[in-house]
Amino acid sequence: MNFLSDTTAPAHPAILKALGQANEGFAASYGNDEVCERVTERLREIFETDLEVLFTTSGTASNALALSALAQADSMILCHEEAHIQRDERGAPEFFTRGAKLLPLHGKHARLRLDGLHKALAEWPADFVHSTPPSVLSLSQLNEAGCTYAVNDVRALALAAHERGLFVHMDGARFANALVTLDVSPAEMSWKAGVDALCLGATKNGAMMAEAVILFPSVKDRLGELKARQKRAGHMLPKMRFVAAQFEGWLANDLWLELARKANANARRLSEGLSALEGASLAHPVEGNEVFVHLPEPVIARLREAGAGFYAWPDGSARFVASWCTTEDEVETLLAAARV
Ligand SMILES: Cc1ncc(COP(=O)(O)O)c(C=O)c1O
Ligand SMILES: C[C@@H](O)[C@H](N)C(=O)O
Repeated sequence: MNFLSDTTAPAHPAILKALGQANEGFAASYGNDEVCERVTERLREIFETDLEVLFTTSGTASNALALSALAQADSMILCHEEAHIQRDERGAPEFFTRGAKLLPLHGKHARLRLDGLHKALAEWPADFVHSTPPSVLSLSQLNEAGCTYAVNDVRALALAAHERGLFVHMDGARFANALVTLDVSPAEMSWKAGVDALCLGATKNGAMMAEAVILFPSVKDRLGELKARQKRAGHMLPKMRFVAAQFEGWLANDLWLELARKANANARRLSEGLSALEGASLAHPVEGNEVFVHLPEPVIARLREAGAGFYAWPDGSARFVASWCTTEDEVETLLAAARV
């Protein structure tokens, strides 16, 4: 009963098969191979725009690299106080941007609020020498509370950011989980809503270690700088074809969407069962593959005793994450242990 994190799940067999297929003979290195080229074209089709993409092997590297190409060293990145870039990347964004500040903002269910963004933009002017000018707005979709932003909310936040000359970065470590919940197109949930750079994560949804930094046309001119930073950070992998191959297998036949739907469905099942327990209450709506729920101590103790894997979260809730390979039986077994 492993609900610790989708980061602990194995890779999907189709991803491993795609890796094997990419392992034929010699290929150009550092991202100049045919697999990278094919996946770039496939992503252009999926996102319906002439994007550029670099491949990396962790979400933290993707976020930090993307932000380093968008934010000046003496600028500020606005994000939610629970954002992964704020809480879980040990200063990688600050390091890769050579010192940009992160300004954490409050908002229920880890969602940035438009009024909070306007307030922060008013408090941090661009033309006061003692102040640190904001340069990027970063939001996570799916966010760190397992919640989505409606497309119109992304659009409103991005408009406010663009009106002040900020770029918009989206941490899409669980982009597919949000996409299938909102039932919109990848383009509608990203660049058409005003996102300039997207970190698209496959690792938590079936891949072995595959992440993509996508630059949409509005920031394609940053590609050279991004590549330079990728190299300097040691993330320009010689055999990049094996990262791209994971995306090729992940995107084939909409596997990425199928796996996200399956994980989300099991998270819903789990949330319905857990929230029905006496004394239990959901900390956040379940809009992806993560469940944050306040449980009575005896239930926690029973689950631990039964060997269930889940995190105690800073807000006092318990976080359960369903992955692509979570089964209905595992959900039912956990619920049975919680109920006895
Ligand atoms: C919202 C979010 N963004 C980024 C990351 C970073 O991913 P990684 O652990 O691959 O660095 C995670 C990790 O799970 C995450 O939950
Ligand atoms: C660090 C932890 O938050 C990880 N990103 C996860 O979602 O499991």
